[in-house]
Amino acid sequence: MSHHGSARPATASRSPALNGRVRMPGDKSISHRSFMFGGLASGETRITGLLEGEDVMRTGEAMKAMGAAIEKRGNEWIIQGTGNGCLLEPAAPLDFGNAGTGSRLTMGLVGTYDMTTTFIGDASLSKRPMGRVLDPLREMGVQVIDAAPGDRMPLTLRGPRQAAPIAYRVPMASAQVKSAVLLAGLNTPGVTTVIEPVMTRDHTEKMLKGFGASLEVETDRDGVRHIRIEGQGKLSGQVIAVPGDPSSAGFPLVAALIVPGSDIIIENVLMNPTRTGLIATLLEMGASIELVNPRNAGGEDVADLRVRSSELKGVTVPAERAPSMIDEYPVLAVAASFAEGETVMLGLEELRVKESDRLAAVARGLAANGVDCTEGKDTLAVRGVPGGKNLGGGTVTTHLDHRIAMSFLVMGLAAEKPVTVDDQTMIATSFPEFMGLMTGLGGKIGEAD
Ligand SMILES: O=C(O)C1=C[C@@H](OP(=O)(O)O)[C@@H](O)[C@H](O)C1
Ligand SMILES: C=C(OP(=O)(O)O)C(=O)O
Repeated sequence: MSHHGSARPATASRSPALNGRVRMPGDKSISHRSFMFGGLASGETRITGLLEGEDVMRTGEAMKAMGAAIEKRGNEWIIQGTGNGCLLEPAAPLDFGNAGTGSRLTMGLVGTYDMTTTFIGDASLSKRPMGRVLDPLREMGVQVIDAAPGDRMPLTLRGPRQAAPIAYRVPMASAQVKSAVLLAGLNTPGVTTVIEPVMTRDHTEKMLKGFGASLEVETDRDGVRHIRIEGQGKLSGQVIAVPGDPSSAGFPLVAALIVPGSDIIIENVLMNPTRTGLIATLLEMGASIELVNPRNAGGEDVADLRVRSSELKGVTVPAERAPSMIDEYPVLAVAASFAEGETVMLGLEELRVKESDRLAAVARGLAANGVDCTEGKDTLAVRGVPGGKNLGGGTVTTHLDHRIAMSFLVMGLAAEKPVTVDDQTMIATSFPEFMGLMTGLGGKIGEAD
């Protein structure tokens, strides 16, 4: 797969009312897991609606390198899995590009195998902390035979001398860490337990059960989840329809709210309650978001959203809500820039270890575009300007972060002056359709000159 050569800036400018219908591409979290679990299961898995973003394609390449057969026929992805316990040692380092999810979940998946696996990634991924996954894997006996300082990639794992199941309390709100431990448990004899004090997205639990893993979840009196998985069971191929990505939906959603006169429909949005914090917050801010045709598809709630431009008001977003909207804070900060009064976001410590330090990147981008904001250690306060008067005119440094790029392009659609981002190439990691979809609604976004 190609590495990105040079940065391509893009500019968004104040746009007429957005109108029309857009359909969301597949959810990134579910797409990664579909390739992984399908590649691991016995027999055939068929996937429709898969997100064909670069991050997910890297996961597909990794599964192929370990013995899965993956091909696209028509609009279906067809996988012949290896069978649980039967992954093969890859001949070359696994290159996960920009993807935290792909790399961290795969470390769990392969760590307990009796083989040597090397993980590499781009400049952004190579800065991100991997100790959060390596620590529990070490407890399970996995050998980290090489890693860059601070437990970073490139790193090399070798299987345990003796594998041991563990009970692990996840110390930060992270679905990636939870998932890595559960996946390591898949290939470990006995019962591996993950204790999750704060619930994060539950796609791993739901999907592993769907593939036939023996997994149970119990929530105790204090709301703490205990997830138990029995190792070395059989997984069977499944038919999966991937619902649309609510994190991607956040971009047209906020755009329609802040561009006056807009009225759009966003089709096929996953409404799993571990993912809907942005919608809850925007509703509290006074957003007009209507759920049209709510339905269940493949065990997940899905709906279409009708969104009309709205006069937003600042709110305080509680820390407990962070896991259900962790990737949506950059675009929420943009919505807050057009709201009346102050929006205060709490409990943002995890934003510092995403594709960029998102808290710093958002605060700098807002400041560069005339938005009054305060960055705290794990908080952000934004004082908005309804109508966007005097906002914009700045260039935003994206630091290889797709969500920073998309969020500030959305800002440019409603700000008085255009907003430029220094690079748009990373958008293809999670939402390759973004530019076409936004311009199709009437948004003025193009190459910067
Ligand atoms: O499990 C997943 O699919 C994801 C978990 C989250 O990361 P953390 O586990 O680091 O919070 C999220 O930010 C990421 O985009 C996808
Ligand atoms: C944090 C993200 O992804 P990842 O951790 O998979 O790189 C994201 O998509 O916003």
